[in-house]
Amino acid sequence: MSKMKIYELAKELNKSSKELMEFLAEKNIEAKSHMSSLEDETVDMVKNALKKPEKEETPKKKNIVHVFRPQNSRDGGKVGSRPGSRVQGQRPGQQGARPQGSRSAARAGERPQGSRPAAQASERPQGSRPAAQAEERPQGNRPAAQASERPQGSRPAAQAGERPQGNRPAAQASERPQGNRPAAQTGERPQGNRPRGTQGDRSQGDRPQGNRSRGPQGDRFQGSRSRGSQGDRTQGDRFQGNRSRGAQNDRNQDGYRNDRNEHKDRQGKKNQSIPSPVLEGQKPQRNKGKGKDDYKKKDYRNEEEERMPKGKKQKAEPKQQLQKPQPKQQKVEEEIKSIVIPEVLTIKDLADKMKIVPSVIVKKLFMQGKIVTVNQEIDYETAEEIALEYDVLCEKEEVVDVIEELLKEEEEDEKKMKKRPPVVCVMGHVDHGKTSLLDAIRNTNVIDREAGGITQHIGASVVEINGEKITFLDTPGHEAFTAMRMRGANSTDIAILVVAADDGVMPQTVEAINHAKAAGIEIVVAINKIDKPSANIERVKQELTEYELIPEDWGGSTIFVPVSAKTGEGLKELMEMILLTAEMAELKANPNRRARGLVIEAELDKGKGSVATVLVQKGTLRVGDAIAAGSSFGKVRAMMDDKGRRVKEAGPSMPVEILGLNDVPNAGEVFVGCKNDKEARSFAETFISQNKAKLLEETKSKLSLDDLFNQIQEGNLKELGIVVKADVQGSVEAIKQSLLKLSNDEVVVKIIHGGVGAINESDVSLASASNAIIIGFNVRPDATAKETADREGVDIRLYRVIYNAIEDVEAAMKGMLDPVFEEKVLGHAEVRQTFKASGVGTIAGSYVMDGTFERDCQARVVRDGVVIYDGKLASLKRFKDDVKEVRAGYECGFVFENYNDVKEGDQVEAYKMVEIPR
Ligand SMILES: Nc1nc2c(ncn2[C@@H]2O[C@H](COP(=O)(O)OP(=O)(O)OP(=O)(O)O)[C@@H](O)[C@H]2O)c(=O)[nH]1
Repeated sequence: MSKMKIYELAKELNKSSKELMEFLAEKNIEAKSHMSSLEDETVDMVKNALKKPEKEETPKKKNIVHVFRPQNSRDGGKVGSRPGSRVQGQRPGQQGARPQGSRSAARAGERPQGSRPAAQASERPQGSRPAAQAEERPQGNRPAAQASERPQGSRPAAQAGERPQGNRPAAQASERPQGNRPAAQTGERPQGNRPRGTQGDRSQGDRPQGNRSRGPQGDRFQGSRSRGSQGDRTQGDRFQGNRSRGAQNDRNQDGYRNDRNEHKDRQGKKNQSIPSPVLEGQKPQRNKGKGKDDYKKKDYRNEEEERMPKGKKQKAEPKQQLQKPQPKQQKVEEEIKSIVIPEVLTIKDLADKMKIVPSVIVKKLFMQGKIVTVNQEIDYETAEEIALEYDVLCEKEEVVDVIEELLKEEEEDEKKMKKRPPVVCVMGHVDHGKTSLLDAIRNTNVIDREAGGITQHIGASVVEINGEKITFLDTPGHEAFTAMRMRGANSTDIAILVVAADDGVMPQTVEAINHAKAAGIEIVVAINKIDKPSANIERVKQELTEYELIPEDWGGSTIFVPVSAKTGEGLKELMEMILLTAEMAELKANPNRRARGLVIEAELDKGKGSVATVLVQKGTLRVGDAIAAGSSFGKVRAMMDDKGRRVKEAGPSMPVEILGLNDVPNAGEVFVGCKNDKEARSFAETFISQNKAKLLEETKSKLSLDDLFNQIQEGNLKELGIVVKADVQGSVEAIKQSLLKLSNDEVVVKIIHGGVGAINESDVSLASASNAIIIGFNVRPDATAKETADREGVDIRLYRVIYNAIEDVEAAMKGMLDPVFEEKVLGHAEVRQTFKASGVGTIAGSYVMDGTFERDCQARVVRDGVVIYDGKLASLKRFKDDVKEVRAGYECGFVFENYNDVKEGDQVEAYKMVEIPR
């Protein structure tokens, strides 16, 4: 007689495999999974044990309450001390759904057990429980695989929080926001004050920056650079605290002083070198911050004494006198500004924020050898550097993803959750039989006797086995993961990894594994084509171990099912395994709420309009519901299931085709049920406007007179669009005519619009849409126009003299007409000997190796591959005579203009700039 498997016995006893495994685990009987076989004696024992208490079921439940309460008081410390483990230890499949992150550790520990449902309580880690109690458990849901990973009772409490949860992928486990626990709880400095709330990686790295300047900017600079991820708290902790305060207290001297003081303390000796007046004044404030009242009082006393300089404290007087110039210090403080800037901005934007003229920055950068225009975009770091030079601190603008905010959801009440079918996708290497397998599953299991039961393609299908449903997505696995995860939502619960038994693990198999792992979903391996003579199941198993997919019979926890899509062998077992995996994962959703899910497919049908297949993930979608999906919205006019039958409602995990959306949504978009049409419309509108803004941001090509020439050079501009606004019609005409005359062969000046009156928003929109500039003569833009122009990057030029306007445009356009020069290399020479001549400098006796050296040409001296001089050749001699040129193969003497450091062995390259004919 073949040995009985756990799930078979569970079935017989009308229990779930999970329960049975729990039971076995408590009895110290090793059972790796529901697939494990049991000895006959064990089977008998289990049958005896589990049949008997059936009658006692009611008292048993009561027992739990009685047992757990005393346990709480007895082991309360244990349970309470590791709330993390308790919360996590149970229900591997649900962690993501439960509001653990928001629950504080302390609260979790304190929560009276009595308030929890008995069922939940029973799922507690077994490690600390005596076996006798375990029997009283109504639901031993823990998978055997997990149980075996962890010897009972041996797990140290401290590790509890870190325990990986069975098969749960790290991705999900890491969702638990441990790292995000507020610093306040852990006794860290108050980081909450920090504008962006994140910091970290800059520990030592920031230090020099702070030290670089002893003035306020130095510290403040750090404050402004508070970015990076939280967590890396080394020395950074203190610094971060400082920095946060530094940044926070642009308007607050106290913080600044504290900052300085702490900084100073750390620097030790440097204390003395820092001017004492400022520091003296700061001390009390730091102490104040630390709550050391005695210090505080002392310092206040000092302050009073300072005002009335008499008595014994005279010794301190010199210092205190130095303290006096406090108002001056405040003045410095006031000068320091703080601005909030985005990741990328133009010089002009930066200048505007800093309230300085853009040309000042341009000039400054020019002096540093950087040629920029006011409309040139710079990144945050560069902007910060520039701003710092003007004593302006920068904060990075926090970008709020409005759509993400819109889609955010509150955690749901566990009690309202009900079991839902698993959503499964099939993935694997090409030709390993994904399609065949799906078809075979559908054909064998979709025994639809109802009318209209023709399976139609809606991108997903529902299969029923043993009275339980499984939803299959047709989308190839990895696409389902990537596209459907666009908005951070996972579409699938389980992936069937199809591997052909005759082919083994192939590149796409590995890809599929990685996708599934990244998405954090369970993998069930289907070894397909076992009907083939060349099939080698063991080899597939062996190969997959490399990817941490270890079969249960080899001591792992991955389910492997040998199947044949051709003969149908093993398909039923595969289905059962999927159901078992789903059972373990305890997939639940609240059906009694507004629907929410994902768009699987969508298309425009000539007759029906927008047709979208959606997968309901939460709630129930009903005909007549208002919904929004991305940029489309509408009312559900009709719904069809995967068999083409009209349905009135669709619950969690059900795929349906819906009609009624006003537009075709993108696959992978989240759909949400809305209160009414208005809400749905506003959702879609927000979506559209956000996307538009994003698109605009990405594609915006700003045109201004400053970069007109560049644009023309890059071939981006063939037409210069101008909107002219003036105070009187006469001026409009005059400007128009003059500007039109500026057209040349390369660029045509086109007056898009001309009118009288202030520059308004519509002028700006027009200019923005047609990439034009606006010229205003004796008029100004109104507030909205200015705002829009700033936002859209439209260049508005205001003039009081017509001639200036024309001159500016002409100058900008003339830029492109300037001759273009190119460097032309004339020849190379090697320095063989050097001579010093008084009044002349160093003469480099050289040998021309190739080309020709000309008098007055440019020359660069290269030593060890590095250009050490680039300038003019002051004199070219052969023997003692000045010559016009020296050709290759001749010796000559060079004198470089203002450069005498030439050495033997240096290479000299002669070149000149030649005009390229246009
Ligand atoms: N002998 C045998 N052949 C099979 C089995 N399953 C699939 N095949 C054959 O393998 C080939 C590929 O099957 P498909 O279902 O198209 O494979 P696929 O993975 O969906 O392929 P792509 O869609 O191209 O990625 C077909 O010729 C099938 O008839 C099986 O169990 N046994």
